[in-house]
Amino acid sequence: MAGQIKFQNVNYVYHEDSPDAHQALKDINLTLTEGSFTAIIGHTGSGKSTLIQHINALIKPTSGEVSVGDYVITHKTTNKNLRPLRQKVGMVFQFPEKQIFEETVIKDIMFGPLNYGATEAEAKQAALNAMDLVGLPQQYQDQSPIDLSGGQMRRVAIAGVLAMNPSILILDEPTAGLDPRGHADIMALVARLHDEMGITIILVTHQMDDVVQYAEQVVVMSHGEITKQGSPQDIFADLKWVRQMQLTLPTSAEFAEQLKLAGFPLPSRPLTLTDLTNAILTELGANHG
Ligand SMILES: Nc1ncnc2c1ncn2[C@@H]1O[C@H](COP(=O)(O)OP(=O)(O)OP(=O)(O)O)[C@@H](O)[C@H]1O
Repeated sequence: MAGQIKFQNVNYVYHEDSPDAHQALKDINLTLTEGSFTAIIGHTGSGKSTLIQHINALIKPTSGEVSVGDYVITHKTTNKNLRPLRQKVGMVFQFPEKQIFEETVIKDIMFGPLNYGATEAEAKQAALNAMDLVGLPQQYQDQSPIDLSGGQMRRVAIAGVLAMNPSILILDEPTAGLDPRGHADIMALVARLHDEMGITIILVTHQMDDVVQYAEQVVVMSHGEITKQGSPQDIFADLKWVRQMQLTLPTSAEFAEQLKLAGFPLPSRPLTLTDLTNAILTELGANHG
């Protein structure tokens, strides 16, 4: 059932009918083909999380429709028939500890399959396979997930999703808070799930080097709208100074020099990756908000 993901004229308003109503998505039209790897970028508050949560119907459009294969989600969709969709669309949230509920690693990973009607033996087999896929040694199975490192905890969260055998995987900043090695390991895992298993990947990220390295398609969001869309090569084509830096030297003096040449006001503190991200987004026309 996986198939392509399609947003057609999707609007989403938080707290509709209240004085606090806020339109977070505006007339979104977007098609993601089966097996593709898409990065979604944009300043904080631009609507990235709201957008991705439509794909497994955690959020339903205020108007317009989202289809995933032949599954159609509109404002009328009820929670009744969502199981096949939720099984096929796995979501890994930014903070894995929010996604981990059970007292041991194996129980946590078995939770999804059990919830979807697998027997204990089937769920255990699915969980062990998933641990294998994400590179979690089996001796971790009886450990408490919250005692693991940030990187290992993320593997548990990803394994929990993979145990459901999804064909679409949505990752909302899956490496936030990890050190460079943990970051590289998780991104290598995501790339493998895409390349070797053909899983459709949708990655929300602030890491522009990951966009360039892994994504086939980039969606730039600003103020609830998609402002640019294309291959990383096309999207970043004009950002010669970024390409020269190969997006790897966010704190170097050379990077600061490039930013200065490109006309960005430089802070007096050392530059960070966030400066790089913001500079790129600003140059792509994704204004704050
Ligand atoms: N539950 C909510 N109630 C009201 N407004 C919300 C809610 N969640 C998000 N918003 C608003 O909707 C807009 C889009 O938020 P969203 O979380 O989708 O952005 P984002 O691009 O994912 O941001 P970030 O990078 O910080 O995760 C923002 O203006 C945000 O303040």
